[in-house]
Amino acid sequence: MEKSRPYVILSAATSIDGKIATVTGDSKLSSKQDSIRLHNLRSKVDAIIVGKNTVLIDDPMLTVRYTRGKNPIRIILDSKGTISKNSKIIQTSNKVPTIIAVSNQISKSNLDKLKKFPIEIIVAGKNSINIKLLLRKLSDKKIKSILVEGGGTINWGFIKYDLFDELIITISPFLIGGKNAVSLIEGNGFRKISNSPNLRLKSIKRLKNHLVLNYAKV
Ligand SMILES: NC(=O)c1ccc[n+]([C@@H]2O[C@H](COP(=O)([O-])OP(=O)(O)OC[C@H]3O[C@@H](n4cnc5c(N)ncnc54)[C@H](O)[C@@H]3O)[C@@H](O)[C@H]2O)c1
Ligand SMILES: Nc1nc(=O)c(N)c(NC[C@H](O)[C@H](O)[C@H](O)COP(=O)(O)O)[nH]1
Repeated sequence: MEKSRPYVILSAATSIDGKIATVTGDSKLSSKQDSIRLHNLRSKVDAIIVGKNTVLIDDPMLTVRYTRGKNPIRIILDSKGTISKNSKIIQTSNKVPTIIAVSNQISKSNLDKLKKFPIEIIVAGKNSINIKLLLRKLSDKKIKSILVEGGGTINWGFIKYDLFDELIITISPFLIGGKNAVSLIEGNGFRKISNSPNLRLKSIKRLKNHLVLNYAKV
């Protein structure tokens, strides 16, 4: 692991066929028991990262609610700063530390809108977010561990540049299908199996009909 970046865990719940949401964006795949496990993990990391579409579609809180523990810093990758002021993330930014990562693509008016809220804005990248640069900036802020909670586009951003250490995937007992449903990893994907990072299966946990797989990079 490079010293210049925090420890990165990629986390998601998939259907048996590897989708993280249906074509309409319906994504509730975890059971209550699995959500408790997830919230426990949230309480152990310094920050959570999600992509702009996940905020738009799920309107998540990204807090620790199903167990006791501290809330991690919430970080949204939102190049143009288009997050809605009515989103739960913005509405609770006075209670839970929140960072919006933007790029140089952000307009002055969007930047001014964001500045009205008690959030930190980090500029990292020319067009989309330069994840490597962002991780370096987060490391400078003493953020040592990050849980990346999707979606598929963000996941590819981390995997493409080999910017992760662990993968925790819950396989949920559902079949989704559909070529336009969101997969665990979107983007262009690797052209050859040999391009894939090598992963070691660290543990398997069965939560009734859900399977939690924990892989680490070799
Ligand atoms: N089941 C699960 O575990 C799970 C987890 C998270 C999200 N989801 C689902 O996934 C769907 C959203 O996934 P998605 O792939 O459409 O979007 P996403 O949440 O990954 O957001 C992608 C967007 O982030 C922005 N972005 C900025 N910099 C980027 C960079 N360097 N790399 C990539 N993106 C960058 C871009 O605007 C891009 O379109 C939703 O339906 C959500 O419900 C499911
Ligand atoms: N592990 C996991 N299982 C799921 O079934 C699911 N939909 C997500 N999705 C991750 C994404 O980041 C979501 O938006 C938040 O899990 C919702 O977060 P809140 O409960 O609002 O805090 N993650």
